[in-house]
Amino acid sequence: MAAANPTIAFRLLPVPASPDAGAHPVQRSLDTLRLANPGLRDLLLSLHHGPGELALLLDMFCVDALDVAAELRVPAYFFFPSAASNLAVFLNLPYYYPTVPSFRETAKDKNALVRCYPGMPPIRAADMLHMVQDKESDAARVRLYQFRRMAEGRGVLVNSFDWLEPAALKALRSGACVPAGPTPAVYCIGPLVNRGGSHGERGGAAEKPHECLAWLDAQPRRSVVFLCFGSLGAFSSAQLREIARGLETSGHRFLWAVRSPPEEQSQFPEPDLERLLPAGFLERTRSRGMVLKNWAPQSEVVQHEAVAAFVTHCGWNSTLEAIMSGLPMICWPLYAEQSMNKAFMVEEMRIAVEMEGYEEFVTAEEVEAKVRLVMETEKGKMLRERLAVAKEKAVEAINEGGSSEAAFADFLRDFGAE
Ligand SMILES: O=c1ccn([C@@H]2O[C@H](COP(=O)(O)OP(=O)(O)O[C@H]3O[C@H](CO)[C@@H](O)[C@H](O)[C@H]3O)[C@@H](O)[C@H]2O)c(=O)[nH]1
Repeated sequence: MAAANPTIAFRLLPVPASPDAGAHPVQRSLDTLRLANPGLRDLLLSLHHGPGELALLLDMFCVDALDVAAELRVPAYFFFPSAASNLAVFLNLPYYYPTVPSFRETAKDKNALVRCYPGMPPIRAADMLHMVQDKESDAARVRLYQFRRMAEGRGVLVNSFDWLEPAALKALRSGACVPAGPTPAVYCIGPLVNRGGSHGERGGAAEKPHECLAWLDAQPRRSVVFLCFGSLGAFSSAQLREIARGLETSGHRFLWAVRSPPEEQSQFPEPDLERLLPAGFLERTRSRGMVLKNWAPQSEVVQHEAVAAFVTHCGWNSTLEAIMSGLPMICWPLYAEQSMNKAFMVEEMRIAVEMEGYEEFVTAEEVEAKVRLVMETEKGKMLRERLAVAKEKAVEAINEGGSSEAAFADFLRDFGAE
């Protein structure tokens, strides 16, 4: 990485081991990162700089580095790698939380709704970030601490673009999310996505294009459904068989990245497809389907003209990659903030439909129905048209004079680099 980016210097800060090995993992991350503060302080002091030449851009788990920034009077910003809508929810949560019972209680009623942030229609309680659903939990306490501190930053750079999330940005920029204020400045500078080659296996850039790209070259334009579930997404063997049946009965072409079920991963890091998928499935679908083990060269696949739809876990990078390719999505959220992303993608951004049953078990009939909906129906056509507009707006945003380019220039001006 350092070799590919000669203008970037990487310095590793000494980090002592976290003091409380029994604490919640997020608490441990925050504690450990706080222990890096003296090293960060020394590093910043060693950098000889004039006014406006130095700023801290922090990962959202490095909230306690704000103390070093305050002491040395260095402006501190956060980079937020998910949707602005989630930022609005998170910054507002410390204020909203005391006024409601825990979401877990509310979510016992499947249809219960909770407000996300001021001015926004409610979403299902069950779709809220799982870690904060139980108010009394250690996880919720540490996340609330983190969100409260994030609001102390001077600004937040968000990997999104203005056109996509007007309601959240209005709420954030009006100050409604952090009523005790001030709200940090919000700069939407995205989509920042990998548009280059990523072929080969995860972690290594092989010279030769991945075999699935040659396979895609041989498929008709806009005919293939792509299924891929991020860095970690994995299903039970029963769910894998159900997906396979749904794909088979849909009759559509598909490219599917499959992992071993979670409980098998240490024993079988490479999935045994013959055993996991229905008997004869691979043979029967050979002419119109391809199953990959573990990893797909996703950034290239989504840009390929043979691909027509994307079944995704709603990781934000995957979502942005799909938008940049004008690709309609079928949401199958799995963990983290993905079900919140799903809610915003379906209801607010209108760039996706949802796979019903994703919280527990999705039937083959549902897989077939959603694939057909996107590939064959008027609703699918409208979704495709919406994505064509979203792609155009995303490209416009990062091009010269676009909103994201302007936001980045504003950020540089704000801390005095320009
Ligand atoms: O087979 C694969 C799987 C993934 N990818 C790439 O890996 C990235 C995956 O990123 P993302 O879609 O954001 O998923 P996660 O890795 O699961 O991301 C974590 O980080 C995201 C950003 O904060 C959150 O939105 C997610 O919920 C969280 O799980 C993307 O660039 C994909 O193109 C591949 O190239 N091939």
